[in-house]
Amino acid sequence: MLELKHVSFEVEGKHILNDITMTIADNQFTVITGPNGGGKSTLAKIIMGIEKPTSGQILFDGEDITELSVDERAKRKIGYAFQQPPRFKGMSVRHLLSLAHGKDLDEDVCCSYLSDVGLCSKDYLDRDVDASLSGGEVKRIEIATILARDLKLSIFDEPEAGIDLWSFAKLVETFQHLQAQSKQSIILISHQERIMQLADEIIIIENGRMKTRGTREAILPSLMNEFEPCGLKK
Ligand SMILES: Nc1ncnc2c1ncn2[C@@H]1O[C@H](COP(=O)(O)OP(=O)(O)OP(=O)(O)O)[C@@H](O)[C@H]1O
Repeated sequence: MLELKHVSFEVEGKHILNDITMTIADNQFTVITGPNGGGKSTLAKIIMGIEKPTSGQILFDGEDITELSVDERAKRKIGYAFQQPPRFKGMSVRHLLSLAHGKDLDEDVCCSYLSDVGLCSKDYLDRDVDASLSGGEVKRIEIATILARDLKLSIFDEPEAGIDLWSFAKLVETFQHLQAQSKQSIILISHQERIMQLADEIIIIENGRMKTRGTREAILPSLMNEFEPCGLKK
């Protein structure tokens, strides 16, 4: 179980996160949503250890991990797929997937991870994860590396960003499968209703605060009602 206790984050006097207290139960599928700039990615980075909270405490399976590095958190099986993933010049997709998994992967296993994100493996396995790949391709390869790891907590930051309609449909299927398997906790930051439809729980972050949280059934209808299609509040 992941627990955040009164977590705040401040940069140069700007309050980016304010007193966030929440728990993510084992094997729970949580979608975090809310307006742009609300603090969702910052929260994800704080859970992964990329940013350190100014105050508050983070516990994972009862252990205080607040001061642990990204590496230490990765060893505890927490993984994060960035909103804008890095590229790895000189490293093939096959090698990156094997590194993520922790040992060499057979070609057919690599292929199945790539197919989970809507990529045709024969076109990609031996390509480098460099600038020659499009943004949407790098994004999907990064999601595949998270799928290839044996994690207790996976965090996906706007997996839909920059992804075409067809690949998005495939991704939704993959997340649906992860949700049904219920083998790990998933935190998915998303603005997409189709992703929110998969959530056991939805958390809304706005202006650096947790505005509300609840089951999909409790939150989604009011959330859909609150916004006009152009994104303006009714
Ligand atoms: N290191 C930083 N220095 C200054 N401001 C920052 C820093 N990190 C984040 N912010 C600001 O904090 C706010 C929250 O950013 P964050 O990326 O967490 O929002 P978000 O909810 O993920 O937004 P989006 O939906 O657009 O991805 C933004 O106003 C951002 O500009």
